[in-house]
Amino acid sequence: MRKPIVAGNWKMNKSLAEGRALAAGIVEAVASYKGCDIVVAPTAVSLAGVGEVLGDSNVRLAAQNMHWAEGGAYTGELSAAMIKDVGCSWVILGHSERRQYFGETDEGVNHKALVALKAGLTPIVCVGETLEERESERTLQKIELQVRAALASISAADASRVVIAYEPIWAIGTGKTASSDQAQAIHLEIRKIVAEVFDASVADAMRVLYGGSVKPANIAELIAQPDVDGALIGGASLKVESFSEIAKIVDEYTA
Ligand SMILES: O=C(CO)COP(=O)(O)O
Repeated sequence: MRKPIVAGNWKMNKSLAEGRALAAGIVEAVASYKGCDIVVAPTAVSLAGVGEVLGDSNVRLAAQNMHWAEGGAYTGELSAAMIKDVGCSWVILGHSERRQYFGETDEGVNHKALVALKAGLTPIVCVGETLEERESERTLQKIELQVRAALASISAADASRVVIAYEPIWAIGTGKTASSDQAQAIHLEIRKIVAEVFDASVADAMRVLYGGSVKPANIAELIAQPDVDGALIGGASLKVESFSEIAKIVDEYTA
């Protein structure tokens, strides 16, 4: 059985002090949960400080992005070794906000995923369609393109360590969640694509998260879907209560 994941993407929120306080609250609230992987992704400048608070708890540290190069003249960027050095074991790649505002491409996301895997990091690769793409029935086309591109040149042995997050762009920060049926349908398609690229066993092992206005009120229905293996959470990850409540529901579901 796939171990579910509850991951919080803090985006560009929280000062160092606020992030450390949030992390401390989460560590305390989720200490007894063993059924799911719990991950938080603070801003780059708070990684080391939040990592210190997480210590050897059951909450893991993720970066929101990284660069594919080992080092050198890439102003403003961080390498895989650098994020590992401050305690990250996970990294979010290709979030739609990075694709939309910072020009990230499918090829770049693939390059980063290959480097992250080589460094021993767990990449969470984000894919998702715009409202316009959904309305013009191009959702599957878009998802297939993004998933195939993200997985290019990845070995079958490494592939099951990749996590895919399906985040419909129209559901991010809008309060509009994809219905659990809509999410399940796309997650199943993602698994079919993974089976085509690799094989059924990789598809069966790969964890596929849903993201987009996930809250304590809708997580139970989402996690009950057979192909939804957890959530990547934005807004609701910024408060101890809502994030730990989501983790509790997922943890209880797996018990
Ligand atoms: O983008 C997201 C997580 O990466 C989702 O954000 P919200 O949960 O705020 O909709």
